[in-house]
Amino acid sequence: MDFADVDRDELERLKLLYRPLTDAVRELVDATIRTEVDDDVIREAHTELTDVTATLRDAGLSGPFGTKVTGDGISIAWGNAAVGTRNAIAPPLTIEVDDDGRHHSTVTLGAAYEGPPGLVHGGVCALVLDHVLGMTGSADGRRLTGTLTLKYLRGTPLGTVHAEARTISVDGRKATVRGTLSDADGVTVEAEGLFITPASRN
Ligand SMILES: CCCCCCCCCCCC(=O)SCCNC(=O)CCNC(=O)[C@H](O)C(C)(C)COP(=O)(O)OP(=O)(O)OC[C@H]1O[C@@H](n2cnc3c(N)ncnc32)[C@H](O)[C@@H]1OP(=O)(O)O
Repeated sequence: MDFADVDRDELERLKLLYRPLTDAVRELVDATIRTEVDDDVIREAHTELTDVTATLRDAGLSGPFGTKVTGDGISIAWGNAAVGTRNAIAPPLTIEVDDDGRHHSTVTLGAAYEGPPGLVHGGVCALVLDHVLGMTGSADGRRLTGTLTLKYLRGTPLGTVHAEARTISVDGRKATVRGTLSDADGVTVEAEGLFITPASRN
């Protein structure tokens, strides 16, 4: 698809088209982890899913989705591991921005994000914080993660979590950002990152 031909209305139509598919795949992942149906039902589901996947592959990109720009200049990253509209692996995060620059996101992390029993995988905590801190540090232009330091204070229970971040300082291409991941009982992970605008585009 040539996204240069896509305007806002068409973009909304496409989101409404793809979101239910992605949500269904996300549900499928959860069901695959938690199902206790009989062996023959598993085999039947496998056959049906293989057929569905083949159908979707009838036409497709030769590589990852990347970032596309619509005719209206809107950047979309539908394959992004944290926020991608078409990525069932993405939780997905929705990030809100306050007037004072605080970025925050509340998201439910279910069985697919488990590390230690009942707890969110440490790498998933890092994914969430990297993205929320990265967006915060990119508020005045695109920056990539140079260094991300995490302090895991206690396990993060699976369920609803809240991430938030603020930019502490900006020094030219470099922005220092701090943030936290929390559950209902308080902070579980503290994060600090240095986000850098690449000298050359990468
Ligand atoms: C609106 C848009 C929304 C966009 C929204 C985007 C949200 C993104 C959220 C997700 C973010 C990601 O996951 S990003 C993906 C993970 N990160 C990456 O893949 C980045 C891989 N690394 C690189 O591309 C590069 O190494 C960079 C960009 C980090 C730095 O390369 P560079 O630009 O050539 O840096 P260079 O000139 O050598 O150094 C510049 C200054 O930074 C320092 N420096 C260089 N690298 C590092 C480093 N890793 N950690 C600390 N400091 C570093 C140097 O000492 C120097 O300090 P001084 O001498 O000036 O004092």
